[in-house]
Amino acid sequence: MTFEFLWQRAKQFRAELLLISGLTLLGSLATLAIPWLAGQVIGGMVTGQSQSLDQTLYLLILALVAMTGLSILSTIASSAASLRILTGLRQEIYDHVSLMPMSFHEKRSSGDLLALMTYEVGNLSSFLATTLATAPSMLLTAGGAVIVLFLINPYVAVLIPILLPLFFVAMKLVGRRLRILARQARRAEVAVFATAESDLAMIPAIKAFASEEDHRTRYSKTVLTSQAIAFRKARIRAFISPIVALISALAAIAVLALGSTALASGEQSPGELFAFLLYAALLTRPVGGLADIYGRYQTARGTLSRLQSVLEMELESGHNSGITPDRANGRIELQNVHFTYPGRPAVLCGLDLQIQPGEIIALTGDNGVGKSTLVKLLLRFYAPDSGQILLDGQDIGALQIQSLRRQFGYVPQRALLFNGTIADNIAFGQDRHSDDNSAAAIARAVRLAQAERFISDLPQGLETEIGDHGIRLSGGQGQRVALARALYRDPPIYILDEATSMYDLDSEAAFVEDCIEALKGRTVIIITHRPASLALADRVLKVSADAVTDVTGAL
Ligand SMILES: Nc1ncnc2c1ncn2[C@@H]1O[C@H](COP(=O)(O)OP(=O)(O)OP(=O)(O)O)[C@@H](O)[C@H]1O
Repeated sequence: MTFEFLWQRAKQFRAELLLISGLTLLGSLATLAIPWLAGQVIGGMVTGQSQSLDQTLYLLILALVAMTGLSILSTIASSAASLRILTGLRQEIYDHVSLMPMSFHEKRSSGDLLALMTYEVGNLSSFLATTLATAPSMLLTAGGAVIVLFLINPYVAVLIPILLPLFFVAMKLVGRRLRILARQARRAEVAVFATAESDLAMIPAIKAFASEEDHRTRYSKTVLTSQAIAFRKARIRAFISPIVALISALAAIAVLALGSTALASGEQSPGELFAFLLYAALLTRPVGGLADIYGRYQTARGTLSRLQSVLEMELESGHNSGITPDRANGRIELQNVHFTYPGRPAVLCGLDLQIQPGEIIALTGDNGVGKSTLVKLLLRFYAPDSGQILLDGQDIGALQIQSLRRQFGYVPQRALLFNGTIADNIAFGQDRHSDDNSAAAIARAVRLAQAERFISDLPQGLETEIGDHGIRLSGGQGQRVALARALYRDPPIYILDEATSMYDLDSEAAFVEDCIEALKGRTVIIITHRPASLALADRVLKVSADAVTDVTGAL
C-alpha cells in the first residue's frame, strides 16, 4: 500500500527512472564481468598459460573503469530523481495541510506536523536516494552472481537457495523489532521538536518566571529519551550488514573447501575456481547492503504511512466548487444558528442576527460567550450544526470558500504577524513590487490604522524587520500593522475582533474618527468592550448563547 503511494509519485519521473535502470544494468554487467576476468587472469598466472593474458587484463581494467564511471553516473541520476520526488512530496504535503479545515489545525499539534514535514520527509529522502542509487544494482549484481555461480558449479551453488530462506526469516524478525523502535524514535523526535518549539515561543515567560532550569531539565529528558531509542535502533542496524556479510563469507569458505575437491579431481580449472570464489565474495556485499536497506525501509514505512494518512484526509470543502460572488454589498443574516465544538458544551443555540450593508455593528458579551466563534462561522472556518448564514441573501455554504473569505478584512484578537518587514506583513503575500498602486495602498492603510507615526520613527520605516510573530514591535504597534493589513485589501466587510484593544486612548479615538470616513459603505463588525469603539457603532449588540440583544445607548 505504501509502495503504491510512492509509485504514484515516482511515476512522474519515468524518464529519469528509465535512465537510472539503464545505467544500473550496464554497471551491474560490468561488475559481474570483473570476477570472471579476474578469475581468468589469476588462473592464467597460476597455471602459467599467459598467452591471452594481456587482452584479458585490458578487458579487466576496462570493466573496472566502466563500473566506476557508471556507478558515479547512476548515483548522480538517482540523487536527482529522489530529490525531485522529495520536493514534489514536500510541496504536496504543504499544499494539502494548508487546505485542511481549521478543525484539523486546532486539533493537531504543530510540532507533530512540523516533524512530519521536515525531519521525517528528510529521512525519507535519504532512504530514497540510497535505495534508488544502490538497491537495483545490488539486486542485479546478486542475481547475476547467483546465476554465474550455478553455471560454474551447480552442485556447490545449490547452497545459496538453502541459505536464502534462513536469511529472509532472520530479516523479518529483525524488521519487526526495527519497526517498533522506529515508531518509538519518531514519537521521541516529535517530543524534541514540540518542546523546543514551545519553549522558544515561551522564552519571555520562561525568563520572567526564572524557570530556565525546569525547562532545561524537561528538554534534556526528551533529548535523552530520543538518544536512547535512536541508539538502540542504530545498534541493531549496525549488526545487520556486517553479520550478513560474515555469514556470506563463511559460506564462501565452505564453497572453497568443496571446490578444492572439484579442483583435485580435475572437474574444475583453477580459473573457474577463482572466478567462483570471487562471485561468492561479490555476493556478500549486495546481500549485506540489501539487508541494511530493508532495515531502513522499516523506518521509511512509518513515515510513508503517516504521509499517506495526512494526504488522504479530506480537504476543506468549497475550494473547487461553489459560486464565486462579485464584491458583496455586505448584508449578513444568521438564521437560527446552532454550533458546538466537538466534545464541548453548546456555544450558540439558535442565534438570529441581521446586519445591513454599510452598518457598523459592535458585538459585546461575556468572555467565552461565543463572539469569536460567530466570526469563525462567518469565515466558514467551521460550519453551523444547523441554521443558515447568508451573505447578500446567499447561503455562504454555497460559495467558493476563498471568494467568500476575500469579502472580509479580518483582524483577529492576537495580531498574526510573521518574520519579515512591516510592508510585507501589510501586503501579506501580494507582490507589492509589481505595481505602484500597492505603495499608495500601503501608505493609505498605514495612515488609517494610525501606524504612520511609529513607522516613520523607525530608521528603516516600512522596511523594518519585525522578528518572529512581530516580537520587535509593541503590542499596540503589532495591532496597527494587523489592522493595516485588512485596510490594505479594502474589502466590503470588516471584522475587527478586539482589534484596537491595545491602542492608547488617543490613537483609538483618532482611528475611530478617521475610519468613519474611510469605512463608509463597508459593513463593519467590531467585537469590543472599549467605549471609543462602541461609540463608532450604529448598533451595539450583546451576544448570549441563544440571543443577540440590541443594547445601543444602554452601555
Ligand atoms: N477550537 C475550539 N475548540 C473547542 N472549544 C473552543 C474552541 N474555541 C473556543 N472554544 C470554546 O468556545 C467558547 C466560546 O469561545 P469564543 O472564543 O467564541 O468566546 P468569545 O465570546 O470570543 O470570548 P472572549 O470575549 O473571551 O474573546 C468558549 O467556551 C471556548 O472555550
